[in-house]
Amino acid sequence: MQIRRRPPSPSFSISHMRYQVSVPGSEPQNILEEIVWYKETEVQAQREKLPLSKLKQRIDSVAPPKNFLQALRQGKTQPALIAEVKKASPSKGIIRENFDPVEIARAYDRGGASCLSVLTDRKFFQGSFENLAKVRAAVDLPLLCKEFIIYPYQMYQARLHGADAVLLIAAILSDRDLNYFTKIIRALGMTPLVEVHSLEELDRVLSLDNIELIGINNRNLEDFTVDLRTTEELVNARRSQLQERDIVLVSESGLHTAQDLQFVASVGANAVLIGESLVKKDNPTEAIATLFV
Ligand SMILES: O=C(O)c1ccccc1NCC(=O)[C@H](O)[C@H](O)COP(=O)(O)O
Repeated sequence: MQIRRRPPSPSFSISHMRYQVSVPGSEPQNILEEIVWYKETEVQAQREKLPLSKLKQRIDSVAPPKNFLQALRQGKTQPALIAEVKKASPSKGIIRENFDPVEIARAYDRGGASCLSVLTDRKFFQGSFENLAKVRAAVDLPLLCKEFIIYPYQMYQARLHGADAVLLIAAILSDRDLNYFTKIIRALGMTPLVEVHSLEELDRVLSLDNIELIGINNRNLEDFTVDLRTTEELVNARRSQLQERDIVLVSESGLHTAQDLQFVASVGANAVLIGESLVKKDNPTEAIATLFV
């Protein structure tokens, strides 16, 4: 998938009036582009409020990160569970009305999740960095910051609010940024989880050094279709490389039943990332039990 950065929109003035020109391609072509284009302005505004130099100083007083990768390798369940704290999504709208991130996180902890994922995007997922900090204060599990990372600033924000791991989406980052961002995440003591959806993206990620954790998203973010065979196809295509490098593989999205989990585990997933099917249940602890029978 080709995700473009926002093209500059030229403007011109006639008699003191300023006109914006709408050029072809100046509208986002899919949801990921829309999110990334909005993120550019959102992060710029955040940087103006709290410059990176000040943000970095604040991190010094934050407790050190927990070992996200080790928690997955040791897995409390088979496959290990990363349970997601998410109120809404572009594909599903509001998933849970009475959304209390701390209550949900504690329910996941009781149910046997090895790690948690917390949505921090406000506009499209109704998440926040405040939610991440609240969950951090309430549970001891390693936490993934689920964001649309396009600037280093956001990784420092993640650490400041208690993240132990940060999601990097290969479709929205160049090879150079992927390489640089994984280094920043590690320098901050966290674990990068690099997400792919196609074989081309998987090959880009496998060409990086030190990749230990890869997520295969079963959801096509262009049309929102979900196909668990995405995990199967990509693992089968690069099984020997993945095994030789001892990479932990996470199957993400669209997992609803015990059979779904057994299927992705049988094709090679070491862990699963599950949001909707747990969040929407009144009792997420019980919902986990029904998935791991
Ligand atoms: O889910 C969406 O609508 C979506 C849209 C655009 C970018 C990302 C999106 N989802 C993020 C995820 O990958 C899921 O939150 C995660 O894998 C959990 O999926 P699920 O179990 O299906 O809620």
